[in-house]
Amino acid sequence: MALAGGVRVRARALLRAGAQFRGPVLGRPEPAAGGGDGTRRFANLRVLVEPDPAAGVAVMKLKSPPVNSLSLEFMTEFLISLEKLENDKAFRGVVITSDCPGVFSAGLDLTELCGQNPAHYAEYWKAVQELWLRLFLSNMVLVAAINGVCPAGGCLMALTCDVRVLADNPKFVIGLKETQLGIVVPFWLKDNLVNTIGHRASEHALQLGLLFPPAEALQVGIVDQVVPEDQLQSTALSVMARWMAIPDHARHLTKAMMRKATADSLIKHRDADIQNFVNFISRDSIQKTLQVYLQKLKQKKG
Ligand SMILES: CCCCC/C=C/C(=O)SCCNC(=O)CCNC(=O)[C@H](O)C(C)(C)COP(=O)(O)OP(=O)(O)OC[C@H]1O[C@@H](n2cnc3c(N)ncnc32)[C@H](O)[C@@H]1OP(=O)(O)O
Repeated sequence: MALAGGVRVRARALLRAGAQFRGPVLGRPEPAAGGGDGTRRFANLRVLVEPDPAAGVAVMKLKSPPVNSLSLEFMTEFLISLEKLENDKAFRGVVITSDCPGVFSAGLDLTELCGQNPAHYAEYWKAVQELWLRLFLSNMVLVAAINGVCPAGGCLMALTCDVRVLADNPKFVIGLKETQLGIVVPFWLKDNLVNTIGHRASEHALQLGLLFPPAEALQVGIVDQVVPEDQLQSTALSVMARWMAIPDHARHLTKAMMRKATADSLIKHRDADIQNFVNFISRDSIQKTLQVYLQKLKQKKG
């Protein structure tokens, strides 16, 4: 699946503006600068990719400090990196994890949702849809190695993966907390959650905006494994090895079959979903709620 028009244009603009991969591009192996270890690390500004072509696996580290919020720039750079891996036959699996201590992703970037104009909201929501679709329909095996708090849009990214492994730290909660902020999850994210934990558990989780700590997250099934923090990366890689042992063609056709109806329901109603989001987010009451929330976050330290 190629990047959608708006995101592609933005990706080109970003690349023109200098968000180039700093290291060697995939398919042209060279030792990492200064490392001499034969790996092919590459990065744009906000995503670090550590490829292991011999294993067919790359680790994508989200590194958009302080909290990996899903800004337009972050999502665009993430999609560029993902597309590079998708287009390189050497790679069949990706582990997604965070380079920001204690935070997997804080979710949608609230500054993109506050005080902007309708055209901006439309562009932003299109990018969120694109991020979800590209991850959800990826041919590659995606394993989320969740090493930090994972609310709302962070959980959106994790839910698209084939497997979620969560580090066992009581601070590392995961879930769709949107109702707590007075906002409603889009239908396709609701469907993604229902497919993962079932209808009844989703009703509770979504209406109450629940954030699950590790033991509860495992019990409800929003994550597949909880492991000690120092074993997260090794567990994610061994889970990946198990999935990589399955013939790729059969596996990804099966994945596509399982996910098609859910993805199609968004693809068929993309424009209406954007319009719905723009109308919703532009409401004075929603703007006020989000602005107060963002202010509270900023004042936390003071
Ligand atoms: C309508 C359709 C909805 C679609 C579904 C998705 C919705 C969403 O994703 S809405 C966003 C939901 N996310 C959150 O509510 C998380 C908010 N953040 C936090 O709870 C915390 O920041 C944290 C637990 C993720 C991390 O805590 P901590 O390490 O203590 O860091 P700070 O709270 O001090 O934050 C540092 C810095 O980052 C700013 N920030 C935090 N989250 C966001 C965000 N989502 N968007 C933009 N900016 C964010 C925070 O304001 C601080 O900024 P400065 O004070 O300027 O440093």
